[in-house]
Amino acid sequence: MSTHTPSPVAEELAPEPVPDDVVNPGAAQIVNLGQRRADRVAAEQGLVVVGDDDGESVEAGTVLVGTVVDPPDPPGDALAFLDVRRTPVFPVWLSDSQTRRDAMRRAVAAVGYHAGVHAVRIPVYAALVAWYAPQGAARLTGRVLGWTSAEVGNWGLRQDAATRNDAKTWLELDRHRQRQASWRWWVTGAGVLAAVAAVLVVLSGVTPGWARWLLAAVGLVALARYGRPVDKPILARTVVRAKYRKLTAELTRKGIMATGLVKKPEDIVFPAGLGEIRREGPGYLAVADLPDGVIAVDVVDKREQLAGGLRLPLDQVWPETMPREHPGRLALWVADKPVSAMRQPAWPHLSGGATDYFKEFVYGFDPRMRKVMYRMDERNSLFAGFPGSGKSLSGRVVCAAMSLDPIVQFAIFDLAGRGDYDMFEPLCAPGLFGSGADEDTKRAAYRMLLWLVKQCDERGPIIKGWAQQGLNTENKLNRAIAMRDPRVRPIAALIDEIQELINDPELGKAASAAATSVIKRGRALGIHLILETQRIDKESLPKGVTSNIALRTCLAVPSHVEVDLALGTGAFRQGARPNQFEIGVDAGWGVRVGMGPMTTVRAAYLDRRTVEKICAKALALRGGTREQVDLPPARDILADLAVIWVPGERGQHWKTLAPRLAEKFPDAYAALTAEALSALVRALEIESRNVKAKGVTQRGIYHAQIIDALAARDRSDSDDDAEQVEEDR
Ligand SMILES: Nc1ncnc2c1ncn2[C@@H]1O[C@H](COP(=O)(O)OP(=O)(O)OP(=O)(O)O)[C@@H](O)[C@H]1O
Repeated sequence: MSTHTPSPVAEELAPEPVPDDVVNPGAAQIVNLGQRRADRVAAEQGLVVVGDDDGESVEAGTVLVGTVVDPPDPPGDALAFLDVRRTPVFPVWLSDSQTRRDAMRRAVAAVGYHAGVHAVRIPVYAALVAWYAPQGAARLTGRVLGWTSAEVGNWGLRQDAATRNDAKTWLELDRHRQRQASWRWWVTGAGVLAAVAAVLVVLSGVTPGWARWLLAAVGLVALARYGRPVDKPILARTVVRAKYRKLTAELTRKGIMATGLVKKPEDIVFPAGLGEIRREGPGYLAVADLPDGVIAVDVVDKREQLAGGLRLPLDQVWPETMPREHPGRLALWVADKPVSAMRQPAWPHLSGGATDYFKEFVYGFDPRMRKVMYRMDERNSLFAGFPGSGKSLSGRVVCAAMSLDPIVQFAIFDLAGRGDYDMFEPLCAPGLFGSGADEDTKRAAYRMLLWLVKQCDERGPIIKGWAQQGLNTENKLNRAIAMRDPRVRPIAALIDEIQELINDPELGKAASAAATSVIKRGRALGIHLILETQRIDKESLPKGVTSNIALRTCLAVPSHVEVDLALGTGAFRQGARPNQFEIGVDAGWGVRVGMGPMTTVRAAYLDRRTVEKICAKALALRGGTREQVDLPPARDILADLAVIWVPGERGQHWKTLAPRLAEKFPDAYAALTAEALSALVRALEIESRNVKAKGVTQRGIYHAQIIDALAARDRSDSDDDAEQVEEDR
């Protein structure tokens, strides 16, 4: 122990004395190397290693932050499986008369076809039988002799023994052959005798003539069959079995993997209860859950790669999203043959029976050949698609169905003038049918829209009156009211190539405003407007018109832009792919929204003659007469402006003039907007000007402009009259 007294500074710097009883400097320390290493690593990571003696540290227990994420499963309904009904009690062909009739028709057609094919070829068959039957007889004789003499097989072995100079074996084999042949000759002899006896019986008078011919024919055919080469059948092949790929889990995974969206095949799961791959219509259906991050729309988008992976034509592969299921669930339907080559079932309404404006009817069939329904009440329709995509024929199916409800009135304008709707003319009141690409037809179509606006005005109070009398619980047209009151019969109004009217410089704006008004107000009043267009852009399909149409069908279009314009923004994202339809091949195919889930559907194919027959029947249902309607008179906008002009006003805004016109002439101008009025006047080559009225400057017209234009028109009319008089002289 040291004895010197330390200086105060040295005392401060000196390490604190360690009590002897804590550390024994002489004792060797045992170092836990593993602990040291762990401490060093922890120190490098900035962690503090605490010893057992650190009073500040506490042991980390289970820390719960927030609520429990996975709550315990709710008790499941153990008996839920009792409510699942997948297979109908009776097969569909037994319970559904339409399917039964269809199956019968197909069976009769098939029998007729095969019988016809073979009947025509009977001379060829006879020649082939005559050629092969002797060969068959020679072959049969050779075989019987070969067996009887026991040479078959034995001869080859004997030859072998002879080649080897093995006389003993040769003799042994020959003895064996003789032993076999000795009893076989008896069998063959007996057989020949029996055959000769049979032939004598057949040739004798005991056997009727027809049986003789039949047995001779059967015998010859049997010999010919025996004598023909294996690869040369006598009967023509009439059944070529459809080649289809049976969809299996492995194949489904292979197809989906080909899209490049999924990394591991085992990530594609077939959900229990839904996932068994099964027959569905003329094809197979697989329902698969895609891995996290992949949704069914992604697969729909990669339909081509999917079809490539399945080694099938595109037309046979129909991936779909599943409405009301999670977005990662894919329904993959694979047809037995390309859908464009499949025959649609017959349109059920052809086989008689009336339709009902207020109920569903069959519009067409989906790729799985299931019926797709359509409904008119409280809706309007839009058919958009490129030329040749099948719009007119699709709209025609709707009109044909409605013609079978005798209380439905028609108003039809075909602005292409191709005559697709000519057969409906007798069902339309005078003035409510037009077909042509000329100005007069457009004017008549516009007038029809004005008539519909007027109908909207008049029908509201009538329907309300009937509803108050207990014919409906709401102020909407129903069948009871329509049957009771002829003034409110349902109207199916159609304009084909509506873009011709909407883009018209004179009538466009006014027609668009009138159509919007009818679409918005007419639904509940029994007015269903069907618009068809081949130009799909913002100008031809103004938002006011389309956004209020519930039932929209988009047929073949070039890109997703048209899909969203026709079906509504977001339709493409949700899996609508009418841009994949090929014009011509896929004519009539479309994607429909607005009634149940989004559906891919092809309208029933009704050719011109069929529709003509339906229309003839429809006219008979309506008593063979055309109704008369009270159309609004054709108006002269300049004269009408002069009538409503307030004396003393130098000029006036369009905004003020439009409601004045609507008030004075509601039949013609009820739906007129300031913009539409301006367009109507400008189309007469009269300028729209800045007009100051009541201290505000806005676009409008001066009174002097109207007076001048009327005077100029009068002058030109009188000049025309003078010229006419001159010509007549
Ligand atoms: N549902 C259908 N099933 C089978 N073929 C159809 C169907 N719809 C249309 N087609 C075929 O497509 C052709 C064109 O149809 P449609 O005249 O209706 O087309 P569109 O789109 O109206 O053409 P455009 O704009 O030129 O008038 C028809 O002549 C017909 O051969």
